[in-house]
Amino acid sequence: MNGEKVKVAIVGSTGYGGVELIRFLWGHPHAEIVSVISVSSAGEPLTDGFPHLSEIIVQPLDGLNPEELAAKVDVVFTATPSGVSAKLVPQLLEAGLKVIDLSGDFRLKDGSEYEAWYKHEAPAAGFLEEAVYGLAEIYGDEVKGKELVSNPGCYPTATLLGLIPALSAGWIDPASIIIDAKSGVSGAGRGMNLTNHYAEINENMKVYKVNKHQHIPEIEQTLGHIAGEPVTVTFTTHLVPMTRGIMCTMYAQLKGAYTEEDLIQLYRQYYEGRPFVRIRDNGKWPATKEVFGSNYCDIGFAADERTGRLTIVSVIDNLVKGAAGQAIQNLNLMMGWEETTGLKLTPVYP
Ligand SMILES: NC(=O)C1=CN([C@@H]2O[C@H](COP(=O)(O)OP(=O)(O)OC[C@H]3O[C@@H](n4cnc5c(N)ncnc54)[C@H](OP(=O)(O)O)[C@@H]3O)[C@@H](O)[C@H]2O)C=CC1
Ligand SMILES: CC(=O)N[C@@H](CCC(=O)OP(=O)(O)O)C(=O)O
Repeated sequence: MNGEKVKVAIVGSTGYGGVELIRFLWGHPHAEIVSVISVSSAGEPLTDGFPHLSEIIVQPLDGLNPEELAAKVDVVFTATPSGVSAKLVPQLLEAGLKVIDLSGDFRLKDGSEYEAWYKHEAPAAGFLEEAVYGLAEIYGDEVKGKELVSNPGCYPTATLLGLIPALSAGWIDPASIIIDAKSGVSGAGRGMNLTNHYAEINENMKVYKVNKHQHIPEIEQTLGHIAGEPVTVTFTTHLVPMTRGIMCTMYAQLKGAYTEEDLIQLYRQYYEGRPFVRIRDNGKWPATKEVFGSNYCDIGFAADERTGRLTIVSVIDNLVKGAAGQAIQNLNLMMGWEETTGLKLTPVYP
């Protein structure tokens, strides 16, 4: 144990996001996992359910007590369901802890909008304003020194990183955006339900939450901020038979005769110095396997002269850049460390 390391705890450590946080924190040179917390399995060894963590996490799961936690850690990751974070995070902040929340509870600035889409009571007044939206490549400078970072959603991360440079440059019509999004099953979390049952999802594709997905207002909020005017999008999600990965295929009307080469140059300039966004060469498309297990977001384009439409394809690993990896990136930014610390992993291949 190195006394200079920042001490961290994970609430929701028996979920997919929590376990993925352990993977990155275990190899992190400046952070030390002091407490792994479970409400349902407190006192039990984490390795009962996760033998792959044997001799990596040796302490039993702790129960959840914000005051006790504040006495032993500096930063808490809340990888908890929406509705749970809304109530828990204020308690952690009031106990003096810094928090990085992986749920959707602190992403929307308007509490009534949150309640309309999430169907839960919004966090108490003041906390939504206090939270910084941790889309690291866009708002990373605002994360440093903050007490509460709201980690972006998985689909919004892929979507926003794919659309923002073209929108920001005024090259696409904001009213024309359509997002066709696909996710692997781990995006739904570890809780079992019939939709995620092997027999239901294997060799099958399903569309879900059409025009009702809770990520629609999150995407529109940020695109509106970038465009300087309200933006509405058509966003359709699909469940596909794989474990990890998100692919967002996006369409928008171009406002000029821009070529693929123009777009590649624009995007490479926009993301210059941002290590986790990779822009494909002309004619090359990204695939989910090419980011599997890594914090990368890979983006490719085609500009269609015939229709005047731009196609953008953006891929991430939903559990890494879409959740735990970006949360570690935000920890690094919050603490003023090198952004890539603990995250320099190649995608898993094959
Ligand atoms: N899966 C993904 O790809 C992504 C998920 N997210 C978000 O991150 C959060 C975690 O997701 P994920 O790990 O997939 O979810 P899981 O369902 O896999 O895990 C959630 C964990 O939360 C804990 N939990 C449940 N109820 C409570 C409670 N009342 N108090 C404290 N802890 C509770 C449970 O642990 P225990 O019972 O042991 O306490 C459970 O293991 C969610 O808000 C999700 O929407 C965001 C981006 C991507
Ligand atoms: C495949 C699948 O079911 N994915 C989930 C992602 C949920 C999620 O990550 O929730 P928040 O980002 O809102 O916390 C969904 O589409 O609702």
